[in-house]
Amino acid sequence: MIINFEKMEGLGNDFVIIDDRKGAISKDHDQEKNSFYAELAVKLCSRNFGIGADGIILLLESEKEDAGFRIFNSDGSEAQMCGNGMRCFAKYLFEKKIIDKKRFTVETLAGVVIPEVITNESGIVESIRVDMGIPAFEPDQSSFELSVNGQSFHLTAVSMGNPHAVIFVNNLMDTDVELHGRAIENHPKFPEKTNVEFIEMVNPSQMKMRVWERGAGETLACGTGACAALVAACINEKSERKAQIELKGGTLDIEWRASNNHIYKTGPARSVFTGNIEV
Ligand SMILES: N[C@@H](CCC[C@H](N)C(=O)O)C(=O)O
Repeated sequence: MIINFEKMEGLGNDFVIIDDRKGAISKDHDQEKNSFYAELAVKLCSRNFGIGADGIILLLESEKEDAGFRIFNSDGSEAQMCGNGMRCFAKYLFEKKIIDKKRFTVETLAGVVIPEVITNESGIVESIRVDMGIPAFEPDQSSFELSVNGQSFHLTAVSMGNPHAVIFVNNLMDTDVELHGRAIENHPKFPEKTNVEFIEMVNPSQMKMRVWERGAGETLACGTGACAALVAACINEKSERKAQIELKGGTLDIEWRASNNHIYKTGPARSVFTGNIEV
């Protein structure tokens, strides 16, 4: 079977986008659609034997919203949401004229997310702002100590639909993201596993972040992770409700609005190439 795809990236967090609204790729797999998508993710995301990506994103029909979105990590696990992937997805829908408005609704496993493409005078998409909804955490119980690799970490657990464990460190470059990220991702405390964000505060409106993603390892950026980081920084009284988060792949602007409790994330997205692949 030949699959048409678009390879996109948001701050170096990269995805293979596939339009499966009409079941073009999954129609022969109705009984085991989830495992079909999971295996496809593993194949396509391989940087040696496939296209190479942190995940695949499927455009699907939605009964209630303007579009349906599913994301599978490079190891084949399905995530509820993906912040950088959502900006890529929004740009894809807008530029391909699949949706003819700048602000629209997307159905995800984490609920409805509302992206808005921001264009210049020539109509070129410059950035995408996403209303990521309301973060979830348990007041007074979301921060706790966890011991891994003989070291104790103070974590703040925040859900952006998908799980995040945020850790504040003094020096990001000295942090062994792979060693500790992997151990925390797979710790029994997190039965669904977790994404792990390591944060170095620069000032109350600026922080640096490295991320170990559930199902993908260290990536250059994580949009839901950046939102979780701002929430954790606010809960721990380290930050204002608006901050710039500097990741390995670039910078995101995150705002946690007091008026409606929603998180807004703004950043770029780029198409890298289009192609087709036989699987
Ligand atoms: N990179 C993403 C998050 C992708 C899903 C994550 N690995 C999970 O399993 O929850 C982002 O930009 O949010």
